[in-house]
Amino acid sequence: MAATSDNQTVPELHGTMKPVVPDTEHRIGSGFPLQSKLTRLQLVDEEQQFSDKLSDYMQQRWQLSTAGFDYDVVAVFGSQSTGKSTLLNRLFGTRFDVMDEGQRQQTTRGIWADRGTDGMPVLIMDVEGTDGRERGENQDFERKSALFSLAMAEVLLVNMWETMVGLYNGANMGLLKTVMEVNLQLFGGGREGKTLIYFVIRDHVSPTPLENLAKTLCKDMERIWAELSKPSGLETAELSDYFDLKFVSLPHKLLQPEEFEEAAIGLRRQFTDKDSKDYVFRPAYKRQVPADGFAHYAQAVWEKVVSNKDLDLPTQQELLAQYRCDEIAAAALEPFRAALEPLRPRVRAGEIVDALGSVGGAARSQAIKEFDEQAARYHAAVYAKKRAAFVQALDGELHALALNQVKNALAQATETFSTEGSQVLEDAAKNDGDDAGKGFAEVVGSVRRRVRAWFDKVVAGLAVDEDSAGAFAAETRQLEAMLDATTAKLRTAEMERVLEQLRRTTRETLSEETSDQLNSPGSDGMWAGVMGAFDTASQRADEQLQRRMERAEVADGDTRRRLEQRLHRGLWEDLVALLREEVADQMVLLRLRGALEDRFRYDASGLPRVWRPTDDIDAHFAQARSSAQALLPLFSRIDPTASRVLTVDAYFPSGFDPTPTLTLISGSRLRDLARRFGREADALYLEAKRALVATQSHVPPWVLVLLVLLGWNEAMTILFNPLYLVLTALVAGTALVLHNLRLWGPAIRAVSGLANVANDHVHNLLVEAVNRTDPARNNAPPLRRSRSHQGPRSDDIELEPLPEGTSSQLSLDSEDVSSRNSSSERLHSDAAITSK
Ligand SMILES: Nc1nc2c(ncn2[C@@H]2O[C@H](COP(=O)(O)OP(=O)(O)OP(=O)(O)O)[C@@H](O)[C@H]2O)c(=O)[nH]1
Repeated sequence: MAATSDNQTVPELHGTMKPVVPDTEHRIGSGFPLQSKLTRLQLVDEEQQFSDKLSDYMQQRWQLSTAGFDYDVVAVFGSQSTGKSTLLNRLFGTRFDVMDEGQRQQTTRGIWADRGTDGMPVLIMDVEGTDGRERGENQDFERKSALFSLAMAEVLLVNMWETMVGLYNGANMGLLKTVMEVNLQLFGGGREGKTLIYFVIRDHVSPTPLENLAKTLCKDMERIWAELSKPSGLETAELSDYFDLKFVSLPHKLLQPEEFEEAAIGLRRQFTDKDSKDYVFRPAYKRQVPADGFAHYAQAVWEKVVSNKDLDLPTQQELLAQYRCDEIAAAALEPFRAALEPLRPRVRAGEIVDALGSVGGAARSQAIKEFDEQAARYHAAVYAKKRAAFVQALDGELHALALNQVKNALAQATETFSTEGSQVLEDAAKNDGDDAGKGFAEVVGSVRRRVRAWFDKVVAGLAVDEDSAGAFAAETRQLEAMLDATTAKLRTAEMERVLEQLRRTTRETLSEETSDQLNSPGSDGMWAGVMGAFDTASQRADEQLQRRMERAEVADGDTRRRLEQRLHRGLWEDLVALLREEVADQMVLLRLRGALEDRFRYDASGLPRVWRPTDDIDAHFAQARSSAQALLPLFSRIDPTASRVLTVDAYFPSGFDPTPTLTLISGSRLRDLARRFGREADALYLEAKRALVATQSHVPPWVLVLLVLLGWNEAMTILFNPLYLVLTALVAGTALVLHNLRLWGPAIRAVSGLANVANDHVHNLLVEAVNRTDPARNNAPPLRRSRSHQGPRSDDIELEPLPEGTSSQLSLDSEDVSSRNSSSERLHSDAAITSK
């Protein structure tokens, strides 16, 4: 149990406390005020018991409990007998026990606490020195007390001789490392405030400047920070995220007492003078524990520290085992990683590497074997712990890779199921008719089983030992969920296909039916017929849909109803689309024309009419046209009243109103169609009229005359030969023009003149020919040419008499003579004709 002692009273604590030389002076050195009374409290005794008096001390002795957050906490850490208590007493006026110079033995046992003198709102903790002879190898308490100090203090004074700087154990670096590591694990995540680690280098007598000493210590601190194992999430944390480092050196207390005291005063100012730039109690270091809760907080922290197993650190043997096991593990890890290295990129690329399990398993076994061979000879507990950690590390790497592969398999399995499932369903759907979709459950179930078996095989191939079984249970559940989702998708797709198929077959049936009905529009029940056909088709499609839903295992009532309603709406829309095609402009006009012709061209008994002059064409036409036009409004709007299915509740999905779809032909289109039909009807009317006129007309007289004059064959020759016909037309045309213009006289005269000229010309040609060919006429006067060239009239032409002896000269032969005579006669005769 901790105890306190008043001034001049030596506390008896657990019988281990040696007699001390208390500071009996109330002022030390250059006048630091010391506490007038001993107010110190042994916060934690040597048996690690926490004092139950802290709360009282906070309230009564130290009067800090009302300070709120306006108080600070300082602790000291360092090897035994390095002047820690002396330093604290100098800085804060406390009266912690100081070692008797003559005895050289441990003074401070456990952790002591006191408040700074002179109203300083500072709580100071004097901590048992490390590396004490009394505790030997047992470092348990020093670790716990150091960790407690680190957790509680805003400023941790790390006290050491100058000669210790650069030493690992001497400077307590190993202990600091352990303490910082555990501190990070215990308080790292949610910790508030940093800690100032203030290195106080005692007996600084060497010429080495403080900066150099500080650099060495900084390096050591960075190194131990890098080496300590950080908890998950804090791997990248920096030393500076948690600690600030500060350094000061003090002269030798015994050799340079005055300098020592002066330096101590300067250092004290850093703890008291808030205006000093070196003031150490900065807001960043505050622990944010209100003073009235400090006692409770300190006890809780101590309990946490005491119960922490990580502080149960080992002996040298254990340390060696730890060190060697780590080395062995690192060496064994390398070939393990090398074996897996070629597989990593393949797995990352999404490949299912069959050999991953076997290669990984073999590499794992080999690594464990190597580890066991070398590490088993070291401290058994450490070896077991390190082995477990090593195996965990191996399994961690293997598992990460295997998980990657399992995820690849998961994706592939889902994809395969989706693709193959769709394909087999599509193939099954090609089997139209009642058997279609019969095997949805079997087909999808079989693909699913196949995919699941493949996935299980991939997972099983990754197992490295018995413990691996069930390692990917979560992924297997995920696969099942994805297969369920895909099955639902396939079912949806299947039902979409069914709806489409039912609509297609129904459309085909309705197409013919509606066309027939609209082709006989006159009958009263055209829409009743259409609606009847629609009802029948809809009911048949409904029955088929029910069957297909059963086969596809659509169990949910809402889903079934939604599918039915969608089918109904689709069928209705298809009907409307069909009817709209049927009432396209040309179709309507064709139907109206058909109706008109039926009524106009055919009589009541269906025989074609032959119009006679006595028939009242106009009346017939007007009647037929008006009855045909009356069909237009009938075509323009669907009359659904005859349908039974449309009256069924919730036949259509909610929100769908078929009323707007009833109108097939808009008003403007209707007017346009009426206008166009009117024009077509007029053409029909004119045609009929012409037919009537044709029956009344006769063969023109001139045709009869032509037939008489030319005879039937010639007349036909002229009529059917284009050349003759054109020539005849020209002649007839010319004659008509001359006749109309009364130019027959001048025309005859002109033709006569032309004939004379032609006659003259021919005559002259003949004369020249005779003169040239008859040598007997060389001496005879030539036949005179017609004078027509000189312009006299043709009847002035006369022949020259033949000269004498011409007859002897004409005795060539009778043929020649006769020829000549005949020529001469012909000439005379021609001349005579011409003169006439
Ligand atoms: N050389 C030297 N001796 C000092 C100095 N400060 C204190 N001492 C002496 O060192 C001895 C130990 O002083 P303590 O203050 O009891 O040291 P401690 O570190 O508190 O000792 P424990 O509480 O036992 O760990 C005393 O005899 C002091 O007089 C110093 O700066 N230099």
